[in-house]
Amino acid sequence: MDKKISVSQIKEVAQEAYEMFKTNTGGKNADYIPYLANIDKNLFGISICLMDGTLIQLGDSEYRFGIESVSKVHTAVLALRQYGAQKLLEMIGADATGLPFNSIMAILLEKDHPSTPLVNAGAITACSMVQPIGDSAKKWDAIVANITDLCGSAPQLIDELYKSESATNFNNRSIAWLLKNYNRIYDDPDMSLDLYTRQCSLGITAAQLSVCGATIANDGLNPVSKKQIFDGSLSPKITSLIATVGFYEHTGDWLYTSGIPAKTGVGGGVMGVMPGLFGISAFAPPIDSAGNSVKAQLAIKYIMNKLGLSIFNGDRVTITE
Ligand SMILES: NC(=O)CC[C@H](N)C(=O)O
Repeated sequence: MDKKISVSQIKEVAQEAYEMFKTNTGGKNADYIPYLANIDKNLFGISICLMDGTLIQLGDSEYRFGIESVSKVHTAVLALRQYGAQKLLEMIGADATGLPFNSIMAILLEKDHPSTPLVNAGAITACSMVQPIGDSAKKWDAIVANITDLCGSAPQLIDELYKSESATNFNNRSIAWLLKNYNRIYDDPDMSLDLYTRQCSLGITAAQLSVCGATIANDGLNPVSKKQIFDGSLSPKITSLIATVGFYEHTGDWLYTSGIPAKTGVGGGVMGVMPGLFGISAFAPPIDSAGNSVKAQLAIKYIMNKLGLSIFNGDRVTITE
């Protein structure tokens, strides 16, 4: 079906979602990373970036929060840029685990076949793949430059978060060395883990994540900077990774109810990709048991359903003035 949606309709629905959920008290800040436990739980922001670069922003959309697992998408894009789609499939894989993001069981079960760059194990492997191999400083520069490209502006390291996370990431240390045991890490395990921990500690805003989502939705062309960041053929690859495992063990429920591939982080951020139409991000610190922001989920779901949008309904949607 051909369908037209106006920019003012999108603004109106986003405003409704913001008002409706801003006082919601569901969920709890992540507390296994001490820094995150202390973030103001009332922060709430929404941002939508359209294909012409128009930004629709509400609430705390310029607040810098810990990007956490949303950064797994960015570094998967970097690995795709450096290795191509086929190599990424061979070296990591594109399968959902159906298990929590930090699952060791998933690695044991999948030891002889690949998983996905969007859970901790595959994300640490993706960091190990970043070129140039063996050079931590240059790898870090490549990770940050890629995030800057995708978001149209630079992220900033939250030093306190990096320290907090490095001091408590025992489970992830086990993951890095277990991967080494199965030859599924391609650089020094400790260095790869440190790069992963540091990228999770980058401060980012909902506005920046909506631009990144829009860049993926726009075949790699950043609609704000107007720079072509990656080859358009990689867009469906990255969106399929997000669709498959963006909400970990709750991914099916999420796609079924929201209709949009999206990736979450325990810092409270969610980044959604609506191919050809927009990138959307919402941020609120309290998360559910799978590590997904409660308010961000409610807001994005509301906006998608109220606008009647879904990647599955086959509509040809045009956004009008
Ligand atoms: N789901 C997440 O956001 C987890 C990221 C966090 N840095 C971790 O590895 O545990």
